[in-house]
Amino acid sequence: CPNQRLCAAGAAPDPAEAAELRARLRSVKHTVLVLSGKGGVGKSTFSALLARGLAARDDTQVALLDIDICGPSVPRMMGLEGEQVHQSGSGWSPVYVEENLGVMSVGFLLSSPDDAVIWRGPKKNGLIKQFLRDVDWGEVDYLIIDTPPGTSDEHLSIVQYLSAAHVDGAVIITTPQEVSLQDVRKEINFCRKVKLPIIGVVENMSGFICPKCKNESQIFPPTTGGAEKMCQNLNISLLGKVPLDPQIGKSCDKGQSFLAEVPESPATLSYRSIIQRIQEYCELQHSQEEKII
Ligand SMILES: Nc1ncnc2c1ncn2[C@@H]1O[C@H](COP(=O)(O)OP(=O)(O)OP(=O)(O)O)[C@@H](O)[C@H]1O
Ligand code: SF4
Repeated sequence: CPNQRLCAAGAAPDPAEAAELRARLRSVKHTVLVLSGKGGVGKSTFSALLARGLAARDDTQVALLDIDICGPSVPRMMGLEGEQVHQSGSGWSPVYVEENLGVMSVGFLLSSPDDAVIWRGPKKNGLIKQFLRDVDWGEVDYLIIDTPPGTSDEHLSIVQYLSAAHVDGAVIITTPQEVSLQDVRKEINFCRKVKLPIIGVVENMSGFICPKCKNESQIFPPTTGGAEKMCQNLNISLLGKVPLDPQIGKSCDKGQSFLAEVPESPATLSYRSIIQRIQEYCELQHSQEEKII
């Protein structure tokens, strides 16, 4: 049933709304949600670098949507702090980092980056719907959606609204500690309940490789086997492990691309391999769908 995901999310389909969203998102080839069980594990950093990594190819058009409504950090990470959203005849225009990389965030609607967004569920859900329905991305190859941590109202809303469109799946970010993995298991259950495919898990802050002697130290030693063991047990792909690298925070705080600034670091190499796996997953899905059609 085309409404399977919507029903699983416990929402009654509104055909007019679904048609509007479907029409808007028809120009998007692949949609990837970035989720995490806990806050602070590097989900927004991953979303920003995934978008930048995909957009490194000039022939790939990328959109990054930040629906972390209460803590939008994407504008700073993309070097777009202070930018405002512009309205055009065809909807809201994204803010462009490069010609082939557009961004939309609640941060662009605030008068100062220090403003607090204290909204209840319905208002947040309304804004998410508006972002999905009203932003004119144009033709894009990848829409990356950075979500808030956990499994809140916003997650249900986005799954509900996106049921009108095609979603390739979710990438779940964790750190190696059991406290983070515990919440990831909840996130995986959520995805399974709402029938959202899981592309795979990324273990971030996974050890530290000394820049001098290349020795690897476990800063957060995994007590239960880390993400690798969890993925084996739950039959989910581990897309890769990204080591701790202080330069990631420095580049993101300056709004620059860590991948371009430090191209040979172990963290960059790991990012590149993860991005390639996500691309391969999405392309495979697309080719399988084409065969069915
Ligand atoms: N591999 C890494 N090595 C070092 N620092 C990292 C790494 N990944 C992320 N960070 C840093 O960790 C901090 C938290 O990252 P980020 O804001 O992306 O987390 P988050 O999961 O999106 O948090 P929240 O959802 O609570 O906003 C940032 O300062 C970021 O620069
Ligand atoms: S890992 Fe080796 S080179 Fe790096 S700080 Fe420690 S002792 Fe020095």
